[in-house]
Amino acid sequence: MSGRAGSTSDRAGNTSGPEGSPRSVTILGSTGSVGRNTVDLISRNPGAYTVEALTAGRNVVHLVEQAKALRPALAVIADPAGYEPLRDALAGSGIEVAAGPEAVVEAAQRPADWVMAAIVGAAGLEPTLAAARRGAIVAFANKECLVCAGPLMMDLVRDCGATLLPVDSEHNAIFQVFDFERRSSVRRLLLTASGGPFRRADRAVMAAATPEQACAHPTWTMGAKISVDSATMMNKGLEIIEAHFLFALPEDRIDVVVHPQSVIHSMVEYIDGSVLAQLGTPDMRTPIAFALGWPERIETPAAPLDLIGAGTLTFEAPDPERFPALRLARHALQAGGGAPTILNAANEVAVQAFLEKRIGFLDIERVVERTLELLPHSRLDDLDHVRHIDADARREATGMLTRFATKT
Ligand SMILES: NC(=O)C1=CN([C@@H]2O[C@H](COP(=O)(O)OP(=O)(O)OC[C@H]3O[C@@H](n4cnc5c(N)ncnc54)[C@H](OP(=O)(O)O)[C@@H]3O)[C@@H](O)[C@H]2O)C=CC1
Ligand SMILES: CC(=O)[C@@H](O)[C@H](O)COP(=O)(O)O
Ligand SMILES: [Mn+2]
Repeated sequence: MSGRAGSTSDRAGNTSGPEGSPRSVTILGSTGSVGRNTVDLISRNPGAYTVEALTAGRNVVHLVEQAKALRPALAVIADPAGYEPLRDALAGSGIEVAAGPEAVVEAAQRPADWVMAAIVGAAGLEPTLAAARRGAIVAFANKECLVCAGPLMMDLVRDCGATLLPVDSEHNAIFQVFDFERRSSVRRLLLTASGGPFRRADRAVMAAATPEQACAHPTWTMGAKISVDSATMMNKGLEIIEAHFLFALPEDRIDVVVHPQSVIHSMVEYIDGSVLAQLGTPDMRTPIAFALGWPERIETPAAPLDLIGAGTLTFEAPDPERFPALRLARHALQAGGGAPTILNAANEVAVQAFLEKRIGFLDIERVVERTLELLPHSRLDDLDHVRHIDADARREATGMLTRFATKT
């Protein structure tokens, strides 16, 4: 969104990049799945980009490898325990190093034209806001930020003149076909969902699912947290909330259609019955490249879409009985205020516990539902509210983990 909440009409923006002088970039979460794909694209376009900062959570080894290849001015590890190994590995390189969550925020504050927001979870909120606050172009993957602080973040983007380019594949698709000049002509959004690894599984199978099975996504290769979210379909719930804030449409005009081939990345239906879609092979380098080159297009190694090879594209309705996360997310969005913040925080706690085999797969939705029931859906007037609601929800969700674990 260029400078205005829910509007992308100002598509001129900052044009440094592939066609002009090098675009300076910072990657928040460079060691993750989206981060590595971003690094891959930058490495394929030498001369088009200079790297201001790379930040990672805990993976010092991979951060060092990326830093040696891309030569950023600064490399940051969020985990303070990573400071000494990072400093020692980059000694003599001329690359500044730092550690800790505040250093990640400081990295986002440095004057890069373009910032990839690819930290996972609400941990990415403060650095993403720091980039938006100085009016940067923010390539936006970290959907949990918008779920937990949507209205505040969109206001800040507008007030600070930042540009928010959706990288999440569905929202990137919508961004490419949404008529921001004639938004009253938009009837609804159609978010496509793969259905995840348990699309056809019954609840008994899901109850016994292991993290390995839940992370085996049928069409996309992604980090563990979003893979589990896809398996519960909470990912689509988070994406409904993300779309609501990005495109300023009410919840009842954002529909979900299961499309197992992940070829159509999402659609916009207009009042005249036209439905515009963006298609491509499921490769995150396409939406990342859209943002990296924006407003130009750049080449990627993504396999060209072979529709004849794909053969059949199919569509089905999501099953609300087997995937209650969709209902929970819609409910949180309708409730408004801090409810999406609670939903997100409880989900992060539960997914992490599931990945650590402390609760079962179906307990994820139970923890989220129970946390939403227990906590008041208070107002979300400022970032302090977000921090408090997020912390309360994490405490409440964490407190119930043992109880759920004993039930599985
Ligand atoms: N993967 C995908 O294809 C897609 C992802 N997204 C969204 O993009 C975001 C990133 O996803 P993905 O790349 O899969 O996630 P990953 O788990 O693969 O990567 C997460 C990144 O965040 C870093 N990180 C984790 N915790 C912290 C923290 N507390 N402070 C600072 N950095 C931290 C990790 O560092 P380290 O590894 O060093 O610990 C890593 O660099 C998510 O919000 C996801 O929903 C959206 C669409 C598609
Ligand atoms: C690549 C991407 O954007 C993911 O969010 C993906 O859409 C997840 O797949 P699901 O459709 O299974 O949630
Ligand atoms: Mn997505």
